[in-house]
Amino acid sequence: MKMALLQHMFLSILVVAAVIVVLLKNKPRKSKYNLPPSPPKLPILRNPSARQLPYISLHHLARTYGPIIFLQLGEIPTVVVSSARMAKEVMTTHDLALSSRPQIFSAKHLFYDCTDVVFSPYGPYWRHIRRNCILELLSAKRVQSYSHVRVEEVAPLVDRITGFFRRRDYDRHGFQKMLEEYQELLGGFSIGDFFPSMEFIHSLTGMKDHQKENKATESHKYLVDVLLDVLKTDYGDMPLTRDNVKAIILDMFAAGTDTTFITLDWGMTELVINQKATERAQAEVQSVVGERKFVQESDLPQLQYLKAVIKEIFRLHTPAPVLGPRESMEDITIDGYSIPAKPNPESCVDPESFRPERFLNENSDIDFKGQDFELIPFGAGRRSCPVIAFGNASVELALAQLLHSFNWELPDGIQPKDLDMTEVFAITMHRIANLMVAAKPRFS
Ligand code: HEM
Repeated sequence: MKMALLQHMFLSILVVAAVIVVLLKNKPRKSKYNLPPSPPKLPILRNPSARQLPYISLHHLARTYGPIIFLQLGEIPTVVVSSARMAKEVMTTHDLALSSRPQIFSAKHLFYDCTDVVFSPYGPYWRHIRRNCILELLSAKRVQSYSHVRVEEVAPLVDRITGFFRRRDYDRHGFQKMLEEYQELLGGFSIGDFFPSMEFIHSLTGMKDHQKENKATESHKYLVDVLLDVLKTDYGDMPLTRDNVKAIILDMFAAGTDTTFITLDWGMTELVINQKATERAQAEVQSVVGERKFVQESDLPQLQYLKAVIKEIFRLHTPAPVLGPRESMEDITIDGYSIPAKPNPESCVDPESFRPERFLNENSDIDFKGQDFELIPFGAGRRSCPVIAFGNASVELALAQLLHSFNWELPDGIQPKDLDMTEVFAITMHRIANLMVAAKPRFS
C-alpha cells in the first residue's frame, strides 16, 4: 500500500520523478503573483502516529491540487512540484534561478556553515568547490581509477556475509555512527527551519543540544584529518579554510555512502521477494562471469538485466525522493502557476510492483542521468549529483557480486508479506527494520 502511494505520488509518464521543494526567497503577495493552488489550511507534513511520511502527504496534496502546489510552511513560502513535466521545467528552463539551497539549521552546523557542495548557496564559492571536486576527486577518469578499491571492498562484503567478517577501519573510527547521526540531524523537516526568525525553536526541539554533542566526537575529526591535506593542496586560487575542507570531505562520505547503501538494501529486499527477477539476474551474471569467483568491472557493461534491476530499484525506492531543496533567486513563472492536467494513472503500468522488465526493450534507453525526467534519482541540472557514474558503479558491482556469490532466501517461516517495508523519512530513505535474509554461498 505504501509503495502504491509512493508511486502514485510521483505522477509520471512511465516511471517516477522526484518531488522538488522550492523555497521562495521573498514572501509572495497574492495580488502580484498568480500562485499555484494551495490547500486551505497548513497540511500536516509529518504525522508520527500514522507513520505518514512527508512525501506521502505531499502525494495526497498533489492528487488533489495538481503537480505544482504552493504551501506556506511556517514563515517559509514553499512550492512543491511532483511530476516529470514539472521537474523538467524546474531543472532545465528555470534551473539557474532555482540553483540555490536554503540554509537549513542542521546543515549549517553539520557542514561548517553550509560550506560543503550539497548545502552551499549558489554563487562563486559553490561553483569553485563543485568544479574542483569534479576535477580532483570525481571526474570519469578518477572514478575509473578507483576501480580497484571498489573491487577490493566487494570481497570483504562477501566475507562478511559468509561469516569471515574482519573488522574494517571505518568501523574502528565510528564511521557507521557518524552516518547515523548525520541521517538523524538532517532528517525530514525540522520545525525550526520554517520559523527562521524564532531561533529558540531549535532549542525547544532539542536540535541545538544534539548539535553540541555531535561536534565533540573526536573519532570524526580523526577521520577527516587524515584526508585534509590531500584536498587542501588542490585549491589554489580561492583558498579554503580547514573547516571548508572538512565540510567537503563530509559531503563525499555522507552523500556517497548512504545513497549506495540504501540502494543495495532496498535492492536486496525486492530481490528476495521477487525470486523470478533474482533468478534471471543471477543467470545473467553467471553467463558473463562463469566460474570466476569475483565479478570484475569489465563484466558490468554486459549485464543488461542487472541494469534494469537497478533502474527499477531507483524508481521504486528513490534514495533521496525529495532531492535537495532549492531556493529561488529571482521571480519565475512555472507553467504560469496554473494547474496542469491531472496525472494519467494508466501511464505507469503496475507502478507498485518491482518489475525490472519495464526498463528493457523499447524503454531500455530511459536512463537516470538527468535527461529523462521520469527517473531522476540523482536529480538533474546544475545541482544534480556530480558523480552519477561513481554512485552507479559501486551499486552495480556490489549487487552483481551479491547475486553471483549467494542464493538469497527469506528465513524459514517468513513470507514476503511479513517484511516491514516502512521507510524512515530523512534526507535519504532507509528501511526502518533490518533486512533478515538467508544467504547460501554458491561457491565452496
Ligand atoms: C546511488 C548513489 C547516489 C544517489 C542516488 C545520489 C543522489 C543524489 C541526489 C538526489 C542529489 C541532489 C540533487 C538535486 O538536489 O537536484 C545529490 C547531490 C550530490 N551528490 Fe549524490 N548520489 C549518489 C552518490 C553520490 C556519491 C558516490 C557522491 C560522492 C562521492 C555524491 C555526492 C553528491 C554531492 C556533492 C551532491 C551535491 C551537488 C550540489 O548541490 O551541487 N553522490 N546526489
